[in-house]
This record gives sequence, C-alpha cells and structure tokens, in this order.
Amino acid sequence: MATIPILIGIFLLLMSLYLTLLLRPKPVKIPVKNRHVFITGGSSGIGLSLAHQAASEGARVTILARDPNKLEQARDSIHLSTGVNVNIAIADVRDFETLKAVMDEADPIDVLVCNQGVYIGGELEFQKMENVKMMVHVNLLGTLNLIKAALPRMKNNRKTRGPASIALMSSQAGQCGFYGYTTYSATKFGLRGLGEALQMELISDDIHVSLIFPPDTATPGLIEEKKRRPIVMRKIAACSSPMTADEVARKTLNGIKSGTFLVSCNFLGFLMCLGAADFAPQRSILTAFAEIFAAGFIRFYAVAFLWRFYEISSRCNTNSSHKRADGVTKNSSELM
Ligand SMILES: NC(=O)C1=CN([C@@H]2O[C@H](COP(=O)(O)OP(=O)(O)OC[C@H]3O[C@@H](n4cnc5c(N)ncnc54)[C@H](OP(=O)(O)O)[C@@H]3O)[C@@H](O)[C@H]2O)C=CC1
Ligand SMILES: CCCCCCCCCCCCCCCC(=O)[C@@H](N)CO
Repeated sequence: MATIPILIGIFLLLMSLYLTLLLRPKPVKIPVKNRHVFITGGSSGIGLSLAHQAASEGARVTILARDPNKLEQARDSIHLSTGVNVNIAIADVRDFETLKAVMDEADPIDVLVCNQGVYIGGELEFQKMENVKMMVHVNLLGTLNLIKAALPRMKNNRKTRGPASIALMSSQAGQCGFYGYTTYSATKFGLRGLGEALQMELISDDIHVSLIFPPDTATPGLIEEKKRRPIVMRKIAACSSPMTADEVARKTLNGIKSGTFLVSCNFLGFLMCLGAADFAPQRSILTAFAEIFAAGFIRFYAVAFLWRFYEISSRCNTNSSHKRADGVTKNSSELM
C-alpha cells in the first residue's frame, strides 16, 4: 500500500529534475534603483502610477505621451509626492522618426514599459475603419516602433549595465476575446506573439520580456470606455471587479523585477495565465508545476465562464429591436 505514495514521490522528483534541467530562460532579478525606466503613456492611469512607484524606488524615470500639458501635470504630481524629477518626452508612438530621435537623445534605457494604448469600443460591424486602424497603429505597431527605436542603445554595454527589461501592457482582453473588443483584442493578443518571439531574440543580450494582463482598471481611459461600452460587455465585465491603477502598477513593477513573462494582476488573471501557458517562457519551477497540473481544471472552469458570456451575448442580441433601441450598443463607434 505504501507503494502509491512512493511512486507519486518518485514522479514528482523526476518532474522537478526535468523542470530544473530544462526550464528556460534562467531566473533573473532586474533592479530599478538608479536605472533608467522609460514609460510610455506615463501621463495617465496605469503608466502614471507606475512612474510614481518607480520614482519612489529610486529609478531615473522618463514618461512619454503626446499631450505636453498632461505630461507636465504628471511630472509635477510625481515631484510633489516623491521629490523626484522625472523626464518627459513628447511623441506619438505612431511616428517612428520622432521616437528614434527621442531614444537617441535620452540616456540608454534599462527598463522600457510599452504601456500606451487606446480602446474604442463597439462591435466591428459598426466601427469606423479609421478607428480600427488607429487602435492597431497605437497598440501594436506603436509598440514595435518603440522597441525598434530603443533596442540599439538598450543593447549597448549590456554586460556592464546588468539585465534589462521590455514590458508590454496587454490586457485580459489579450487572453480572452470579449464582445466589443474585436480590434482591441487582436492588438493585445498580438503583443503575446511579439513578446514570445522577442524574448527568444533578446535572451543572449540579457534583455527580458514581461507581458502584463490587467483586468478593468480605474483610470481616465476606463471612464471614457464606459461611456460607450456595449451593454453585453457591461454585463460580462461585471463578472470581475476593477482594480486600481496603483494595484496594477505594483503587479507590473514586481513582474518586471522578477523577469516574469506572463504577469497577472488578480486571481482570475492568475488562473487565465496558468491555463494559457502554451509556449510562454517560464523561469519558475513552482509556476511551471502549477501550469502542468492546473491546465485541465482551468479549462473546466473556463467553459463555465464562456457559457455565461455566450448566454449574455445571445440574450441581449436575439431581440434586434432591443439592440437598436440601445444607442450605446448599436451605435457605439458611430458616436466617435
Ligand atoms: N484601464 C483599463 O481598464 C485597462 C487598460 N489596459 C491597458 O493599459 C494601458 C494603459 O491604460 P490606461 O492607464 O487606462 O490609459 P489612459 O487612457 O488613462 O492613458 C493612456 C496613456 O497613453 C498615452 N497615449 C495614447 N495614445 C498615444 C500615442 N499615440 N502615442 C503616445 N502616447 C499615447 C496617453 O497620453 P496622450 O493622450 O497625451 O498621448 C496616456 O498617457 C493601455 O495599453 C491599455 O490598453 C489593459 C487592461 C485594462
Ligand atoms: C478561468 C478564467 C476565467 C476568466 C474570467 C474573466 C472575466 C473577465 C471580465 C472582463 C475583463 C475585461 C478586461 C478588459 C480590460 C481592458 O483592456 C479595457 N478596460 C481597456 O481599457
């Protein structure tokens, strides 16, 4: 009878050995103190909270966005609460040449956080093509622009400067495609492919990629989004409660510092990451263990969530007059 626990013990031991030998990349610690942390979309919401936290941990911080007034307000608020002066950079991430000029002028970057992002809600059918293109351009191409502009100087003298990080701000809508998020989800799922490939390209340069998957987060961006959110998505979003920008920024900074590839922000997000590990690089034996053993159970749980999401979608949409009567639902993007 004692043979079963012994067999289980041997199995777990072999599994640990397998993971210890094979898991890549190796664990890493990425400090932020006295290092240059460059945050796009750093004048508002999650990016602004992150800038506050990085500055208070002794990082040299630069925030980038388009609106100079918002950037200056952000700089003043960070100075007021931390006593630290952050640098500001004015650029649109869609403009590669300006980004290149900004990156060539700034101190070489140790931690690049590609956090800028836009969401214009609504069903694809009713969305203006210019808004579809704008989301792809800012969220996905903008991130590629940033990385391409920053990389040459990030790689320089890396051996003497220690490990670096590139963090990509995805979303839980980059793990599950939600109603009203066709384009946005495409851009945020796109960041996952980008991140996996980039990590493989940059591992020998000691540059480590993190992908962050926040749920709804109380920011100026979310306030705007909620004004036009399709009713189906309002009901789906009610399945999980919003986090504060400070909480998400804390998870982001911890994820960056530990070189974690898939960074979740709340418990449901943690389950989503465990269940969708696929080919994500993994450094932690414990998490790899959990991914291997939890995947099936999480799929079981996810099926129940999907059942609920599809119930909501078909109940709200079977009566098309109801849909049309709700201006927010049907004409969401036409309002833009
Ligand atoms: N809030 C939420 O519920 C969630 C947000 N996210 C993601 O987190 C990130 C931050 O979101 P949140 O804090 O809500 O954002 P906000 O809308 O509050 O702020 C967006 C920031 O991005 C900047 N920005 C927008 N467009 C550009 C551009 N073309 N070039 C440069 N900067 C730009 C804005 O400044 P300016 O307009 O001056 O350029 C601003 O600083 C986004 O990528 C978002 O998709 C993910 C999950 C949930
Ligand atoms: C086992 C798995 C369970 C999964 C359940 C998940 C329930 C999540 C509800 C909706 C979350 C919406 C996130 C989008 C946030 C976002 O990116 C926008 N706010 C952009 O501004």
